[in-house]
Amino acid sequence: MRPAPRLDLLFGPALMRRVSTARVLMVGAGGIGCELLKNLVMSGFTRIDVIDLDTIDLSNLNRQFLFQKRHIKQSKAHVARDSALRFHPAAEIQSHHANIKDERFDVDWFRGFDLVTNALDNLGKIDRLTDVCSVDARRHVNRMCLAANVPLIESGTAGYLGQATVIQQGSTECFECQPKPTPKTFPICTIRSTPTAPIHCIVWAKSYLFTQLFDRPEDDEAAAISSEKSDTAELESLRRETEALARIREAAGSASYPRDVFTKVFRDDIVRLASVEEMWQSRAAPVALDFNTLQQGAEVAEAVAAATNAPRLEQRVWSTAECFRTFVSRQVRCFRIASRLGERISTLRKEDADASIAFDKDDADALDFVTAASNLRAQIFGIEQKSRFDVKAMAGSIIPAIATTNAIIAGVIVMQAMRVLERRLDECKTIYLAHGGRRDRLFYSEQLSAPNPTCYVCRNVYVTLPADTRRATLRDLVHHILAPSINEGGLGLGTDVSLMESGRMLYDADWDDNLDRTLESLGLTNGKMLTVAPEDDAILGAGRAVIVIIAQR
Ligand SMILES: Nc1ncnc2c1ncn2[C@@H]1O[C@H](COP(=O)(O)OP(=O)(O)OP(=O)(O)O)[C@@H](O)[C@H]1O
Ligand SMILES: [Zn+2]
Repeated sequence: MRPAPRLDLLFGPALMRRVSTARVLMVGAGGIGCELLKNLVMSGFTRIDVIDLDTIDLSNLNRQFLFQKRHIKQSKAHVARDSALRFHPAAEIQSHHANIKDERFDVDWFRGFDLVTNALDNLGKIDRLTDVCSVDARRHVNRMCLAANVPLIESGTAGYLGQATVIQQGSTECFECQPKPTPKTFPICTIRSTPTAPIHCIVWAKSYLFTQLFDRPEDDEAAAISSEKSDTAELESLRRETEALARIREAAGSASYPRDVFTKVFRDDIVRLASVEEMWQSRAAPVALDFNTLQQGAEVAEAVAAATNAPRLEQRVWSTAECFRTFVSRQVRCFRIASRLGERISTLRKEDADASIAFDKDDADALDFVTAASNLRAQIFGIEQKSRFDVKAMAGSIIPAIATTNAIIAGVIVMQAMRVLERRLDECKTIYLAHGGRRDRLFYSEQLSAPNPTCYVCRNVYVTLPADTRRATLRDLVHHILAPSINEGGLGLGTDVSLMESGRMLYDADWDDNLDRTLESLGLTNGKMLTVAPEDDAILGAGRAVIVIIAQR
């Protein structure tokens, strides 16, 4: 396969020449990325950089068609490049198996592109802001493109929904012009004491129990509890229960560990909770589970399962016996044992006392644990139980990715790219793909909005500062670059400014302790962005700042 030969008839020879010389960066080689890379090379783009930090997983293969089974565990970026080259061997595709936030991809590097395309996929994750990684990457690319003054095509999909839009510094809204919805959270009391829905049990199993036992609980739990306003007596009990669980955490790997955890969270804590009578006046009190009774039931169920060769079904709700076996058993036939996590963490801790296991929906042990624990809890509170498949979707905040949506959006991105390269920004729109409802059209579009004048990201002025960070001091920056007037070669901001980097204060007019330190010793190395805000609003306009981007020389 080669690029369609007569694209010039469609787009005209001038645009096709531009397309063949333009340098394009594609961030992300997942669902949208695979489609987009194929579209780019088939549309005549030849100079493409692809970046992705991840490796290929079995679960990617249904839609990320540049990858095959033999590529599992290999770099997405490298394999995407190799596969795309088969469509267009003459293309110059550079692949980077790396995080786009790495220092080496600095503003100068971004400036080398005519166009950047984000293919970071799942918009559902953005809406809920649960996927910190993808939102973080989007914010970062947004800021780099603003700073480098390179047009960015931002896109995303969620199930049947998709969208693509263009961001151009000074002309359009940026990714951060509109506030993003805050993540959905539940009150601690709902999760810890009075769950009423399956999601409450799943959040308890994943964010409380799993985190307390295997991940890094830090002080978040304690801080969250102390910030909660209501029912202080109950919150005090919850705090003590968390402390008791922390002691069991240390016994991971011991023979009694699964039983200890079980007895603590499914019996003792529940008995305590049920005894708080005023809590259960208008709803049924929880019923604690008994280890010995369940163990006998589980043994019978195991024998029946062995005799009938019962298959493991993802979409069937597990019986209580199956949940129990999954949670505690050391020898089990059908299910992987969740107490394996106890053994895994104790092995890791022998190497590193602070080792942890973060919840990952694709880690079978972790998902088994959360499925079993959430369903046992659901039983205690008389709540509907869920299959492993459903738990995976709910715990991973997954909206199923649909290959067709990704393919359509990847097509839209290329059309947007053509307009951007022709400098027809006024003809670019935000394109939405929507399915169902009362509309009889698949696509609808909106004019690009002007930048939000109060946006704390794009209202700022970006300046790159080449500096030998080992020698240059903060004083050099303030007195020789920021303070002098523009006629004198400075930025005309005066010395009455405040300097911040990633939320830490480095200097203001009343605090100059850092002035004689080198930029390097202050962590101001290549690619770091310093926010400089004049105290006098008249200098730049209220709330505006200069963002100084350090370029190591
Ligand atoms: N900071 C980043 N730097 C580089 N690549 C990134 C960064 N953040 C996300 N990505 C990549 O963007 C791609 C997004 O695609 P997608 O959402 O289809 O991911 P996935 O992990 O393949 O799918 P899923 O999350 O549904 O399992 C992923 O391949 C991911 O590795
Ligand atoms: Zn903005």
